[in-house]
Amino acid sequence: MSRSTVPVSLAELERRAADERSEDGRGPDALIVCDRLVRIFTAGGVEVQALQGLDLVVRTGELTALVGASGSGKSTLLNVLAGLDVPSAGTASVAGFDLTAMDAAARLRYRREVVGFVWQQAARNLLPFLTAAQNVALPMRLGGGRIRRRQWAARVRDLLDLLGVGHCHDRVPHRMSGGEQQRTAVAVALANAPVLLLADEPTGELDSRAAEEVLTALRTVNEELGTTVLIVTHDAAVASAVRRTVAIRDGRTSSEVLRRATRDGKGAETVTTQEYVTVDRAGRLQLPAEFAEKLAIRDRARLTLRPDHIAVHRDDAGEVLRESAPEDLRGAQADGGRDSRR
Ligand SMILES: Nc1ncnc2c1ncn2[C@@H]1O[C@H](COP(=O)(O)OP(=O)(O)OP(=O)(O)O)[C@@H](O)[C@H]1O
Repeated sequence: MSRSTVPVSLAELERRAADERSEDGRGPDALIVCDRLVRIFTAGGVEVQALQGLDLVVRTGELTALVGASGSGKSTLLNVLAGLDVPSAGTASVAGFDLTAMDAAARLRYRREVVGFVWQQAARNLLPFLTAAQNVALPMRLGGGRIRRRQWAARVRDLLDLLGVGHCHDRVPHRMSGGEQQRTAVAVALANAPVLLLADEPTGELDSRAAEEVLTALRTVNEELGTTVLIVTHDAAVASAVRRTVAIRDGRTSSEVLRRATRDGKGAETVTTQEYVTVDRAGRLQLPAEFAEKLAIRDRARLTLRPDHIAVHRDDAGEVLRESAPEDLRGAQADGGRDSRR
């Protein structure tokens, strides 16, 4: 069997990859761009690195779930993206707003106009003494004229209808179910037509039926209004119902799952699921632990470039040098190892 080798060095490939991942390489549709984001908390003289160089790009119009173990940094990231917290290092921007360099006025404008937020606790999202309609109208009143006054009432009604809670228009929160409260909270978050909706465990306190309704509401917002939606969740049903699920581990993005729907000639839909590791701007990727363990890959790996993929091999240089005759070694190099063995 003949295998093709491409006559370029690994250093040259690294240089070309770095060029391609330059600033422009993000593309104009990149809404959220986080580069090597770091957030360090100091509590009682002890430092906690909640984010440890996190990279993330989310494109306009995506519906993405963010998953990860407790303490992995999901809420910290969401707070930074919401403009509620400031990173210690690295860069983060949303819709061109630099989240590391906004003054107080710009931060307020960003929180009112660019981003909407839904918390897990319904009580945190709604004022208890206002009706659903009054809760949704409140951000418009505070929004500095972004939505014209004469449009407020119609917009309130349209949002509540879109989210399936039009019947709650005149009800105060304690006369609504938990699911109705959360869907009203989504309407509140959308009042000033933000480009990005962030939701931190929006189904965390709901039974499975109410959770499904909230998820449907978030999908409707994404599909019908075109709002980019990022949901932090522990709920496997939520994570598997969106097209992109990004996993965070130890304050960094580690892997992601993409789901693609295709239709055959008769209109039947098939969803294919593919798991990816994240490649950061410097070209670093993390091998999944189970893959590395299976092949006993520890300190280093050998790469070979194929026409349509890169193969990662266990470091067998020591064994080859011990066991191979010079002719065998030359054979091994001709077999694809030349570029990466130094
Ligand atoms: N204000 C804070 N002060 C000190 N440490 C904090 C603070 N906020 C978060 N941390 C720490 O940062 C780390 C990440 O916390 P974060 O809340 O972002 O994780 P998470 O993935 O959202 O967890 P969970 O799923 O349990 O909500 C944790 O170790 C947490 O204890």
